[in-house]
Order: sequence, then C-alpha cells, then structure tokens
Amino acid sequence: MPSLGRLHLITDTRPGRDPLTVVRAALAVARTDLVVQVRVEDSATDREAYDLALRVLALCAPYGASCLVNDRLHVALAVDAAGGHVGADDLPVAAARRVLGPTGVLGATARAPQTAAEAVAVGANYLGVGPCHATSTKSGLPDPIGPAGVRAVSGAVDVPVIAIGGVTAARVPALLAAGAYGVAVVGAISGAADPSRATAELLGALTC
Ligand SMILES: Cc1ncc(COP(=O)(O)OP(=O)(O)O)c(N)n1
Ligand SMILES: Cc1nc(C(=O)O)sc1CCOP(=O)(O)O
Ligand SMILES: [Mg+2]
Repeated sequence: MPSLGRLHLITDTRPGRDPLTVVRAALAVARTDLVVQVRVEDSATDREAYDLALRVLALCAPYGASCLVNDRLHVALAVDAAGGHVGADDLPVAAARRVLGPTGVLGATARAPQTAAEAVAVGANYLGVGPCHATSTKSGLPDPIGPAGVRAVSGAVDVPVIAIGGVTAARVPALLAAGAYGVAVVGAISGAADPSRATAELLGALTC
C-alpha cells in the first residue's frame, strides 16, 4: 500500500452542506497529506455517489491526494479510487478485499482489539477507530471509547489506526499519544467557519 495520509476528510453531504468547496479548501492546504473519503447519505443513489466521487477524484489528482469511497466499493472501482472503507453494516472485510483486489486500500471500522485484529487478518490496510469522542455528525453510535479505547486497538494491530468521532485539533495530541497514526474528521473541517484554517490546525497538530 502507498503511504497513507494522516488527515482524512470525510465528505459532509447532509442537506445544506457544500462538500466540494470544503474539499477544495482542505486540499489547497494539506495537499498530498489529505485523504478524502467520499461518504454520501444512505439515501443517496449510486449515481449520486459516483458523480461526487468522480468530482472529488478530479480535485485530488493535481495534489497527489488519495480518494477513498465509503461503503460502496463498486463505486470505488468504477471511478478508479485508491480504495474504500467498510464497517459492520457493509461487506465483510474479507469480501471487501476480494472486491477491491490485492492492491486497493481497504479501511475497516473497528472499536475493540479483537475485531481490529480480525479485520487486519483478512485484509484491512488501516482501521477507523471510534467514536473517540461524542459527535453530532452520525447518530446511533456506541459510547465514545476515548484515547484509552484507541490505545487498546492500536496495541493489538500493526496497521495505521485512524481515530474518528468528535476529533478536533485540540484532541489530536492525546489520540496520537494513544497510538493513532492519523485522524478522520467531518465537522472539524466542514463545520468550521474557515475550513482552510481548520485544516492547517489539524495538520499542525498531527505533525507536532
Ligand atoms: C476512517 C473511518 N472510520 C470509520 C468510519 C465509519 O464507517 P462505518 O462504521 O461503516 O459507518 P458509515 O461511515 O458507513 O456510516 C468511516 N467511514 N471512516
Ligand atoms: C462517520 C462516522 N463514523 C464514526 C464511527 O465512530 O464509526 S464517527 C463518524 C462521524 C465523524 O464525524 P465528526 O468528525 O464530525 O465527529
Ligand atoms: Mg459503512
């Protein structure tokens, strides 16, 4: 797998959001350090996901930034994205690996050491671990696991751990100290008054 960026921006496609403007602003600051994960609402059509992924890929290409597609691996393949991300309601990790082939980047959600190790054993290249803190971006999540939960998972695997859920620049140092390799965010960038500045602050915290 090519080296994974440490800052993952997940697209915010909730009504009233402007994901492409936010992606543009983040890319201009983070460039090749950014991974953009295209995540659409469950109610979105495959065509909508495909169109957004194509547009995100076109924005990423000049910067050499990677684009991953959440859940819909056929969309990832169709647009020639770097890979995809799956969780408990998506294809099992082993099946996702078969779909993506041996070289695609495959992320899996893991909240505990055992599921983390199992996901890596069957083909995950990185793990999304959380929710680290409370978040209003996604409902129905279990209680936050905090840096201690990240530490438990990162100690059980030898792939990059990407901390997710309520991540802010101020919370990055504790997550890195707990063994996280990077972070994934929605609100910290998409909800910021100045997404470029928020990106710079997150990058600064990640590279301290
Ligand atoms: C980096 C990262 N980590 C976790 C998730 C969550 O994936 P999942 O559990 O499948 O939930 P949805 O995002 O599909 O609602 C993620 N997308 N990215
Ligand atoms: C999509 C998603 N998955 C999570 C998980 O813990 O699996 S938390 C989350 C939302 C992250 O958004 P924000 O950065 O605004 O908290
Ligand atoms: Mg999913």
